[in-house]
Amino acid sequence: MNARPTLDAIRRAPKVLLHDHLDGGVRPATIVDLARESGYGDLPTTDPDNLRTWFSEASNSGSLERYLETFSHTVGVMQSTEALTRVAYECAEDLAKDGVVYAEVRYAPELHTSTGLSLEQVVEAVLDGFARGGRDHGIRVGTLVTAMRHQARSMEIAELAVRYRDAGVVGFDIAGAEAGYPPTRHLDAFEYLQRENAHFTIHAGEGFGLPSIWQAIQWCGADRLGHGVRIIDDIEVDGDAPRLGRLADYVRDKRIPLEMCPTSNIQTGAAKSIAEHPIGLLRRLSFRVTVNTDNRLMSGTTLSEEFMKLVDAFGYGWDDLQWFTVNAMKSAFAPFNDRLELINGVIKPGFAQLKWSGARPLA
Ligand SMILES: O=c1[nH]cnc2c1ncn2[C@@H]1O[C@H](CO)[C@@H](O)[C@H]1O
Ligand SMILES: [Zn+2]
Repeated sequence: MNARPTLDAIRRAPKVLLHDHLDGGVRPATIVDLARESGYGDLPTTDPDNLRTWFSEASNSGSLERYLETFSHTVGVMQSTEALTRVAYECAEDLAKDGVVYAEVRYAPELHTSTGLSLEQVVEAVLDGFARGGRDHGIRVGTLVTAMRHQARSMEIAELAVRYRDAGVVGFDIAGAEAGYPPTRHLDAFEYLQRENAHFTIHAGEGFGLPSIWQAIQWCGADRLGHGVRIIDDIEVDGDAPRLGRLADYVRDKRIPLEMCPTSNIQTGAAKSIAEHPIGLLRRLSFRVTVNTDNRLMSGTTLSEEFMKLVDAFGYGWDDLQWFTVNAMKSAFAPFNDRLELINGVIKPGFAQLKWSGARPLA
């Protein structure tokens, strides 16, 4: 029987995560340790449990701008090579323990230079942590380097992505407050990456609507959309047959991956609830939807828990969860052969085993 997925079984499924921020997933106990070691004195509390609660409550503001304010504490303690390597190592360990087999984790190198590290030192420290954590815990982790959209360092960060492309940096991204900072502000960086045959995703359609998505795709050439939830504004739901506008049609026709992050979207006000999250409609319409965590600390979540919430809200079964996972693996920035190998060698067999583990033996 194709049994209903439980949280425990979902944890054992071989999962793929494309949208997860390194500075949004630090363990509370590690933040406390690093703050003590570095003399960072601004933490709201030094009790790890209280700190965990503080992050998830402070992130429930309904505004992306306010949500982003909480990052000052994680970024504040990630200012040495040792701290960056430790956080990356633990990230690989935590994701592996949640059953993630392939992840792309992003962070903004420019935010980690306040005590004098160079961008290169930051990138190398993070790569070191992921290489070791990946090896020890059996997970493949690629990194995306992010440029902050309100700053003006995207060209430098794009160059960094290209320089380290063979060492574990698999792509580029822009993040930060979306309203007032359109993707075209960084057009030179995106054009440079295209000339270099490099991959990039853009946070778009989260804190701002269709114009941001349109620019990300049609001006900047994004391979994927970070969130992209507001594509729903270009879909008219009236009766049984939803009508897609030209942009929504384009996104679906071109199979442009949507990196959806349900819990985060509720915290920032991009969606009202899990049950009303556009992911339900977009999945029914067969957009290239993927499921992600965004910030495990701020959202108090894991990839397994995001899947569980969708199972509860939409009644998804193993076939749906496998579909999201294969979508994610197809959309990864890893080389084609690696993607195929993971889909056919790891994901499909892993889901097949779980799918049929509740089966009654034939009499
Ligand atoms: O959902 C999001 N939307 C936009 N920006 C974000 C989101 N989550 C995190 N960051 C921003 O990305 C930086 C690098 O990881 C974080 O420091 C945060 O400012
Ligand atoms: Zn994000």
